[in-house]
Amino acid sequence: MLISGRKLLSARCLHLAITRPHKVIAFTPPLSCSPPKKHPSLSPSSAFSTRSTSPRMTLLYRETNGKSKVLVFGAGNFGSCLADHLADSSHEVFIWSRSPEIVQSLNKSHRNPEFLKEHVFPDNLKAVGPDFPSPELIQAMDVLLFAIPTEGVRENLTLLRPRLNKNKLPLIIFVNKGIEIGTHALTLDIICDTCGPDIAKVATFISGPSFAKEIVRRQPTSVSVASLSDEAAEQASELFHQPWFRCYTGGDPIGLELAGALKNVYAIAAGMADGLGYENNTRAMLITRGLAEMTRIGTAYGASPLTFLSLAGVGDLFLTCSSPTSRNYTVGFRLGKGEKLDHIIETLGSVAEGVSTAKGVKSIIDELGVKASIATGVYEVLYEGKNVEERASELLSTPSIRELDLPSTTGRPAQLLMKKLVLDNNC
Ligand SMILES: NC(=O)C1=CN([C@@H]2O[C@H](COP(=O)(O)OP(=O)(O)OC[C@H]3O[C@@H](n4cnc5c(N)ncnc54)[C@H](O)[C@@H]3O)[C@@H](O)[C@H]2O)C=CC1
Ligand SMILES: O=C(CO)COP(=O)(O)O
Repeated sequence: MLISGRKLLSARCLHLAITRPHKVIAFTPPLSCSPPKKHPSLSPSSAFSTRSTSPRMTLLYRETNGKSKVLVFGAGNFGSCLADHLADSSHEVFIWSRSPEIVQSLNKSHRNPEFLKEHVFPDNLKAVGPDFPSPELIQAMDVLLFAIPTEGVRENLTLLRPRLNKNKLPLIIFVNKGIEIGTHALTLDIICDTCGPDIAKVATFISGPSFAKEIVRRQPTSVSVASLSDEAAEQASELFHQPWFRCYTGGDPIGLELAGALKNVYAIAAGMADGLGYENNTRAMLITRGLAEMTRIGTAYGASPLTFLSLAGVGDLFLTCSSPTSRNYTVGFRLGKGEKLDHIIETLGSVAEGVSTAKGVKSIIDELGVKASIATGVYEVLYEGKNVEERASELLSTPSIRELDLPSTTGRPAQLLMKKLVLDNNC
């Protein structure tokens, strides 16, 4: 049993102890008037071990005495915050940025000059770049974590593929929440196209209510972790799980991805409503009807309806629809206040994936023949120049319908994707 070196149950701090089969980790939340607390003495998540995932596929990890070597791609808000979290959990963490200024600043002053500017990153976080990481560095890693917007995933995986050692695959994790614009592809599909089905089958996805700026302040946060490989999901969960960053595993990466992408579109809708001056009842209506729509679209696609009740589903929907910390909510709010989309995007300073995702969602809705009036309304405001206020009035004037209905369609897109991965539907 390992117990944190920090004092348990001191009068000053509230402590939450989480018991796992072989260890107890003590959690000291940040004190309200102090700078963010680091937890250097906490034991890291348990070691990766070499395990087989299926008769056809073996994930190989190095035994590293509880420490994993992790390379994070993308030093924006979320990549930086997750690199911070993993480095603070005693893993050996590298972060790649295309920006020489960010690389230099992280290495010299442990600060990111563009994102999470107030935060001091741990000394054991090493930044690399601006060139794409070398095959040597990539092949020395146990884990590759992609924290770049969906539009950049294909390009980066294309660069990654020839640099991987097929005989020693790392755990590959994705945290982006979006749908690719031109193809309407989920990331699972992009991985299959660029790296092949064997890598896609063990790719792992993390999603859930998790604002970067709260994670670096150790605000207790929980996420969903899903993969077609239970083992990969468990290993990713082991890597990240801490009392202030709790992980829940699942086996529906398609549902998890759709939930993460769709909630951004509804967050834009919720922001628009607030920007127009509507109040709490309206936001609750949008969140609930948005959840019904998300579940309908996801089920028609072939995801499990239950996934939309998860942290990645209603959890993240609730978070992003109700906070100005959300960039997607902010885009909607500013549209509701009458600002132009181009100007909002230019001045936002960070990605709002819901804007591009609204396009892909519209195509998916049309293809599946699913009724999704809120998502359609957001698309029309963003891309057809419809007036926000008029579109909201139109939505409010639609006739009453049955409250809950799941589509009877068969989930063809997911079936096609599974076929591409050469899996049957029981996988
Ligand atoms: N910020 C947050 O709280 C959360 C963000 N996410 C998701 O994580 C993903 C990344 O978001 P953030 O880090 O917040 O965005 P961000 O806008 O703060 O940073 C994005 C980073 O990716 C880099 N990037 C963009 N395109 C790239 C490309 N083609 N190749 C290499 N690097 C590229 C940018 O230079 C920047 O450093 C998004 O899909 C977002 O939805 C998920 C959970 C929470
Ligand atoms: O996904 C997020 C939190 O879970 C971040 O939301 P935004 O991208 O809208 O800021």
